[in-house]
Amino acid sequence: MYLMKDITRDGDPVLRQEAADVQFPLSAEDRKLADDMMEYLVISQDETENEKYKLRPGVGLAAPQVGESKRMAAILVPGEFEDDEPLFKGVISNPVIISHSVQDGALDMGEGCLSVDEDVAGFVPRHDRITVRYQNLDGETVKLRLKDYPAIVFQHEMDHLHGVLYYDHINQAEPWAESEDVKYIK
Ligand SMILES: CC(C)(C)[C@H](NC(=O)Nc1cc(F)cc(F)c1)C(=O)N(CC(=O)NO)CC1CCCC1
Ligand SMILES: [Zn+2]
Repeated sequence: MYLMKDITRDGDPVLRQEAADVQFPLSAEDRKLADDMMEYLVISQDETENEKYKLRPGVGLAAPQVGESKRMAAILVPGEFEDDEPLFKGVISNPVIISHSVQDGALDMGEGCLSVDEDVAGFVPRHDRITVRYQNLDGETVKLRLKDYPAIVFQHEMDHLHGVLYYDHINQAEPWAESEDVKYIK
């Protein structure tokens, strides 16, 4: 299983590369990569387990963050309440945004990243609503419409596959400057 020591940190060139397409059917190696990334998220979101292994609770993890420059990311967006089903749980490959809202969305607290130890403050403007097409672990093409928090998570992880980090989007001059057509997400 992955521990924090296995997560690449800002400065490692792999985080700034354009990742390679995932080939289907999945190799045994890529299947293990997918399982290991999802396992990290599941364990990291369990109070006792994450304490035991000192893991930062993660909602998404992209392959470049474990040193693999491949277009694959695991996403586990918890439901509203403790016992709810997750809003999304899956490993996506070769994702593409095929359409999006004109309106932007940004988390009102800003963002962080498992690969960036120092939080960089400021709004991270993204699309508020997206239609994303990706391949699931069986190689089937899936089309998904997302909005608000899940849409932000997907865009954050998809950025990693293109060598983009969240603070690249922050207005350095005025990090917390509010603009008209941005929806600030709780
Ligand atoms: C960097 C960190 C602060 C750990 C961030 N977690 C987070 O924002 N909150 C969180 C964590 C949970 F486990 C469950 C939950 F509902 C909320 C995160 O996982 N990421 C993922 C990442 O770095 N992927 O590369 C950063 C998030 C910022 C916006 C979207 C992803
Ligand atoms: Zn990240």
